[in-house]
Amino acid sequence: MNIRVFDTPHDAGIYVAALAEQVIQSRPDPVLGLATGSTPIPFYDALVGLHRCGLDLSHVTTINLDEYIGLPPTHEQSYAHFMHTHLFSRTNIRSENIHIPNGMADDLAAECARYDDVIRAHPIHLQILGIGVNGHIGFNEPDDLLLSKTHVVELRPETVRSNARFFERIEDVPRRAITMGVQAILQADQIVLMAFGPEKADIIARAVLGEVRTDVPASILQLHKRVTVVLDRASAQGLFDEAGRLRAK
Ligand SMILES: N[C@@H]1[C@@H](O)[C@H](O)[C@@H](COP(=O)(O)O)O[C@@H]1O
Repeated sequence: MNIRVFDTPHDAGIYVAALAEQVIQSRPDPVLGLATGSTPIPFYDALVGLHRCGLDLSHVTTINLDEYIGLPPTHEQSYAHFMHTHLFSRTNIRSENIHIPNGMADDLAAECARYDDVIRAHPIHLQILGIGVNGHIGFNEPDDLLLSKTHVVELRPETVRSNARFFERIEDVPRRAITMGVQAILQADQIVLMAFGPEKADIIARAVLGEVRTDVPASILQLHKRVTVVLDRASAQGLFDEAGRLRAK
């Protein structure tokens, strides 16, 4: 794993946007795997900045990791709404090239199968990931098993608590979500895992330096050949030894 530690999330976002720009400019059919949460916002802002300076995104396909079940795209906390607010409405990404799981589908099993077809048709060149405080990637929660395909997941109590900051009341946080499985994530050509702030320091150390374990889902990224972990100093704390050297393998 490559580790990059920045002074600020803003600086980190510019770095990740430059990685995305390389992919976008070097391919006729670039596919970006995208994440939600507060962490990737500086990346989206920087990508929008590049677009305003002339970077064309009309040929980019986007595939989002996950969506809450039961929130319509018009709901402010739906991931569809998040993506439109932070990226899609601010660039020339075409609506027909945008893919997000439909958390309102009547037949959720069919929706998961449909989403796997979308992923199969559009292999991901660059996958952006955040990390939950419990190590989840997308909504692949810590468990005895990690599921390879897109699936419906019951959110863990710590995830509901952590995501409650975006809702008025904790009771309003959906308890279920659709998430891409770990196979699609690991099949991406390149992965960028982003994390900022001291509350992510412990889980980053376990994901990067610890054993590969299904109860730390992000640790499975150690098995991928081309992962860059993009941190700020606070989230990187656990990766340094007493002499201030990166302990990372
Ligand atoms: N499903 C998303 C994850 O993809 C994201 O990584 C996580 C962390 O969020 P934040 O970046 O706000 O800490 O939040 C949600 O649970």
